[in-house]
Amino acid sequence: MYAEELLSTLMQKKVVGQLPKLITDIAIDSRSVQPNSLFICIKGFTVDGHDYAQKAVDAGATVIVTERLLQLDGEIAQVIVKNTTRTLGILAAKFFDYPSKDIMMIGVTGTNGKTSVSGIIHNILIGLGEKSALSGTIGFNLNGVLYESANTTSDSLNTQQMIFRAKSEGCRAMVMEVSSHGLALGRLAGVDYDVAVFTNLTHDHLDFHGTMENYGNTKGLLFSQLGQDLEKNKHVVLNADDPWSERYAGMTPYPIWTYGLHNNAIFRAVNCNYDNGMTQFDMETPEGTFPVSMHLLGEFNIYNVLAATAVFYARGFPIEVIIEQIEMLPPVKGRMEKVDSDLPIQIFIDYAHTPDAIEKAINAAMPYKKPENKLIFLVGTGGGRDKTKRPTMAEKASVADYVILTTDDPRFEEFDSITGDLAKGMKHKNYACIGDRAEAVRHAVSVANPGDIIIFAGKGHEDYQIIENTKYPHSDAKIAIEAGKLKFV
Ligand SMILES: CC(=O)N[C@H]1[C@@H](OP(=O)(O)OP(=O)(O)OC[C@H]2O[C@@H](n3ccc(=O)[nH]c3=O)[C@H](O)[C@@H]2O)O[C@H](CO)[C@@H](O)[C@@H]1O[C@H](C)C(=O)N[C@@H](C)C(=O)N[C@H](CCC(=O)O)C(=O)O
Ligand SMILES: Nc1ncnc2c1ncn2[C@@H]1O[C@H](COP(=O)(O)OP(=O)(O)OP(=O)(O)O)[C@@H](O)[C@H]1O
Repeated sequence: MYAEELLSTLMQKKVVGQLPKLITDIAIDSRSVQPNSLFICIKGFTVDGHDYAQKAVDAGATVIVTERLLQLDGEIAQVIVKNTTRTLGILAAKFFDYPSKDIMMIGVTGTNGKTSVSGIIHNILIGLGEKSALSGTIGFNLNGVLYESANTTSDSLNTQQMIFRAKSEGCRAMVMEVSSHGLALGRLAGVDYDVAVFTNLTHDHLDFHGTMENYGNTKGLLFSQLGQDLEKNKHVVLNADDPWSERYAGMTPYPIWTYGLHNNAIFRAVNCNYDNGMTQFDMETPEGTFPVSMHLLGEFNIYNVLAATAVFYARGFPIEVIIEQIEMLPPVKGRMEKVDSDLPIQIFIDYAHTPDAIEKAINAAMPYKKPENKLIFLVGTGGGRDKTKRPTMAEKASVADYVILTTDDPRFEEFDSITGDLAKGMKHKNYACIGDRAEAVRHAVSVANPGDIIIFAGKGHEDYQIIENTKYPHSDAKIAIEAGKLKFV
């Protein structure tokens, strides 16, 4: 792209030096700079990208976007702007030619359920024979190939690049998990969503947002960012059972599609029944009431499929076709996913790491527990993140007969500090604190008797554990099965 054309999108800037004619790439990491690219210096939480500008020049960058004039070796153009992070969003969208305008963009936000709902929508699209891309906690799924990503919602450069790739590969739609960090840090600048979905808002991330009020308002940005162009066929899907939905409904002029179990909603589930590894309910819709029988477990998954139903209905798909797809859905990876084994116990892998998700995960397993059997719940939390949620997480976990308090990704925090904070919320004494997660998993199996249920919460689909800043291979399922084989032979 012509450098002049790309930079013409910046209304407020000072150019020092001679701009090159062409720019072939944009980079924010000096380690991935290609020749003839534009490097944007981002002030991070850990380091300042301005300190890497010379490395970027050495690697072939020909334009540096910066917040101050830098002393650099070589003839290099510098574009001085007030805020490089905001500028990145503008330049990335322009560089990739605003790709989100050309495909159906579905954004899913909320404390819990983003991965589940977006995965369900993506799978239904695939089931309907459509090409769809998916980005979120599990990575970037493009036509069945999974690319790793560091974040649930990636920085604006990566985001625009993913949408561009989805468009180039012929996807009709892209489903994105939209995190509150992503919204607060402007990672979604220039993304033109067609459908915005809200799952729920409960305690999490208060280390970053400070208060629930700030956290909730940040999520609201997704709905207000849909814009005001009423000629566009945009839709908003809201959880009628969550009080924040009323607030979000007021932030957008577009049609609102509600779903839920309790309050009045356009899509409502009644007569819910959990039996034999299946979830059954009647779905009330604008077209009448339809029975649904699906493999996804638990009430929380009823919410998740109702949200997906509202998305497809809003976009004109017949209800019968949507329900047919829901009935064929496989479990979402690592979300109350039953582990296949010959062991005489039932093992579930789950990603709950908030108080609300823990309550929902336990509720999902309860219908399968016989009175004479135990529910064993292993729960951990990450180090160096929101500590205020820890006691409430353990309080919710106390519903289980036996609880093991451990760590998810301890990072630089001591094991005992994490399990000690959790233990403050325990409501009974049937628990153990075991910071080493592998040992904690083996302990869970050691206390199980035939017929018991174990839920391993907090790591879900992840196959690693981050201790200090190193990723070690770790799989709750594998460790549990090995321990189970030894115990139950
Ligand atoms: C706190 C936070 O949000 N950090 C994000 C941030 O990292 P950072 O600010 O530390 O980056 P940095 O290392 O200081 O680097 C600053 C700049 O220098 C550049 N650099 C750095 C080193 C070098 O050699 N050369 C160089 O050019 C970097 O590329 C970057 O442009 O920018 C990175 C790149 O975009 C993100 O991957 C990283 O997310 C980290 C991994 C993270 O854990 N974030 C969490 C808090 C987060 O965002 N979570 C949400 C919610 C998830 C949920 O709901 O569960 C998410 O969306 O993921
Ligand atoms: N609609 C829901 N309401 C409450 N809890 C849910 C819901 N859907 C899933 N959960 C619970 O939350 C856990 C995380 O689900 P999921 O990964 O879909 O959420 P998420 O919003 O993507 O979370 P994260 O941002 O941390 O990745 C699940 O393992 C399950 O225990």
